[in-house]
Amino acid sequence: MNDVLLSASHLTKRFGGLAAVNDVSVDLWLGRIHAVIGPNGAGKSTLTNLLSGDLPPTSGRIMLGEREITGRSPERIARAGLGRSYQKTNIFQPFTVWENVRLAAQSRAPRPWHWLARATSFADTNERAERALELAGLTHRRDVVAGVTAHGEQRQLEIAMTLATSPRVLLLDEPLAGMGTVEAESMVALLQRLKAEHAIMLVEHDMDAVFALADRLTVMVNGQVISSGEPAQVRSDPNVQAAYLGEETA
Ligand SMILES: Nc1ncnc2c1ncn2[C@@H]1O[C@H](COP(=O)(O)OP(=O)(O)OP(=O)(O)O)[C@@H](O)[C@H]1O
Repeated sequence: MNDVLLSASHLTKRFGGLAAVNDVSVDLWLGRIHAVIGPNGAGKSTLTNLLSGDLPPTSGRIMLGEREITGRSPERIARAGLGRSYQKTNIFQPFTVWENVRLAAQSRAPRPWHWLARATSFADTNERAERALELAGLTHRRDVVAGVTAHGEQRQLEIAMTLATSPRVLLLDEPLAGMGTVEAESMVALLQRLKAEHAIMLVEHDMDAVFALADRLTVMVNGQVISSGEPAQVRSDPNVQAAYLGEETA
């Protein structure tokens, strides 16, 4: 069995004269976290947007399992098994934690707003929502209004909402942004739990978390990959030290 769940080859995205992503290839494996790091403007979010279908690539090819998804809409790509979280929290503040996850699960159910939808599909939706809530460690917070939960819990909720669509590939854009030490530790533990059943791409600025979590590491600068491989190997790459990580990691 091939455990590469997503394979992107030679992706380029140009905005006018700027190549925000320039000939980047990446494979995401079941059971592995692939971290993508780089300074501001390196092209990490653009790469994420290409994989999720939020932006069409200028050139290159993206396979999700056996299916080519290059240029497909984000909705079709999501239905094919790719979930993403955004830098900005996307939750419905006045709704409870459970209602948020249930709505996200419903977006994946067949004909979600049909009055006569079969009871089994409702049961299935509830089951997916329950499982997502549990995986994200939020079952005990299910009846709390989302808007009053702590920042870290809102980021967990966003991941629960992504999980509710039953993705196999997860693209996580700075899930630790704005977190304190305790919240960050709990998010790191959550991502460790999730990787057994998913292929994960993690874009993150928190280097402690990146080195705690990453099985593979890609460093981007100015749209290009300057190093990619085992984290220890990438960390000691002189190009990376010169361009990005600096003396502190030597
Ligand atoms: N829609 C767009 N139109 C024009 N230029 C864009 C667009 N989106 C991104 N860019 C440019 O592409 C380059 C890469 O941006 P991107 O947001 O992907 O970087 P990043 O590595 O995610 O940065 P950060 O860590 O700050 O989020 C930047 O120079 C940015 O200004």
